[in-house]
This record gives sequence, structure tokens and C-alpha cells, in this order.
Amino acid sequence: MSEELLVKYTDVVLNREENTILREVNLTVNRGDFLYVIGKVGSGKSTLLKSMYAEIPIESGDAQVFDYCLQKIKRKNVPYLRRKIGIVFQDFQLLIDRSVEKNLEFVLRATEWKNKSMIKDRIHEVLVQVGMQNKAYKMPHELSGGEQQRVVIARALLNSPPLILADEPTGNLDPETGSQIVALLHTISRKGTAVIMATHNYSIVQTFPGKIMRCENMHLVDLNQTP
Ligand SMILES: Nc1ncnc2c1ncn2[C@@H]1O[C@H](COP(=O)(O)OP(=O)(O)OP(=O)(O)O)[C@@H](O)[C@H]1O
Repeated sequence: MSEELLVKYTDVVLNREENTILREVNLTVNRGDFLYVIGKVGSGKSTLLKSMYAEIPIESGDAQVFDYCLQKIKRKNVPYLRRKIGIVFQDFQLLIDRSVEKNLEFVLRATEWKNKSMIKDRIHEVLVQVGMQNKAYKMPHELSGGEQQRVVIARALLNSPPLILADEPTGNLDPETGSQIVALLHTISRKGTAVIMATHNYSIVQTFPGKIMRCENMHLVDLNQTP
């Protein structure tokens, strides 16, 4: 795949257990794109995102993410695929027993960062990016929901991924704080990181521009092509 093209799905079918959730999925995502995946509860938004980091298998069709062919990816390569994808969920999933800084350090050490001063510098950089540089020593319970989500985004940025997948990142936040989080994701995408965000929050989709695709009737409908 070219440097610019990050995701290419061609006639992909995705199942959960025996049930087909999405079929004939055709999708391309380029560097710096901001793509919303909208649709009703249970329509397959999370299933689509999870397929991109090999959490859900490709039933048929061709699914390329970076240089990985997902229908053939070897188990040993999955961690390397995931290292290039920043993942942001609705429930923040920070480790509650350690500070912001230690949460971030944990991820870097798990992804083979060893040099102490490089670790410290990288943590500072990502916290600056999300406006949380003064909260490095806080415990997660000392932060608001919006602040916790900023830390989760900082965590997703640690390994400079070309792609961020955000599954309902505003789901647990009030509208104002949710808007700030989406604004932050937009800023990140303008610097070249593609962002795919699943949401049912239509007011956010209207406020912040992006490509829009909708899961409906087991299909992923490209709303950018309809007049
Ligand atoms: N672990 C699972 N095992 C089997 N079926 C599942 C599983 N998780 C989800 N499903 C089914 O897959 C379908 C799609 O679910 P998915 O979570 O992708 O939808 P969604 O659009 O992300 O919904 P939501 O807006 O609630 O997050 C649903 O019908 C759901 O019941």
C-alpha cells in the first residue's frame, strides 16, 4: 500500500459468532482523514473498528491495514499491527492504581521502550499535546472524565500511530467536554494521523467536519457520495 493509504477494505464480510453483522464493506482511509462511523445501537460500528486491529476476523473479502493483510495476518504480527493503531474507548480504561505518568510509562515499557530519559520526554510530549502536562502526577480518580479521556488520547499517541480508532470517545462525557475531546481529535488528524470515530452523537458530526459512513441494514453506506 502507498504511504498515504492506511486502510483499504474491499467487499469485506464481518461476522459475530455465526451472524453476519456487515457485508460488502468497501472503505479507504488515507493519512490525515477524519472519518465518522455512525449508526444505530448494534449496527456494527464497534465490529468494524475491532476488525481493523484484528480483534474480529475477516470472514471474506480483502482487508488491508498498513501493509498487513488482515485475512492472513499471523498471530505473532498482531502486536505490531496494534502498535501502529491508537485505541480510544468510551470507558477510559486507565490503570486506577497508578498516576497518569505511570499509566503512560507502562505502555511504553510494554512496547519495548527502555531508555529512561526518552520515556520521560515522550510522556511529556504527549501530555503537552493533550494539554495535560501539569497533571502527570495525578491519580486517575483525581481527574474529571474529560481529563481522563485526554490521558487516554495521550496514551494512544505514545507510539506515534498513523491511525487512531475512537469508539464512542464522548459517550461518558457531558456535551461541552465531549466537543473538546472531538476538537482535540481533529487537531491530531490535521497533523497527519488518521482518526476513525464511531459515534451516535449527531450534533458532534454536524459541528466538526469529516467524512461520514453509516452502518445500516448490514452495510456500510458512504454518505459522502449522496447529494
Ligand atoms: N461478543 C459478541 N458476540 C456475539 N455477538 C456480538 C458480540 N458483540 C456484539 N455482538 C453483536 O454484533 C452486533 C453489532 O454490535 P456492535 O457492538 O458492533 O454494534 P455498535 O454499532 O457498535 O453498537 P453500539 O452503538 O451499541 O456500540 C450486535 O447485533 C451485537 O449484538
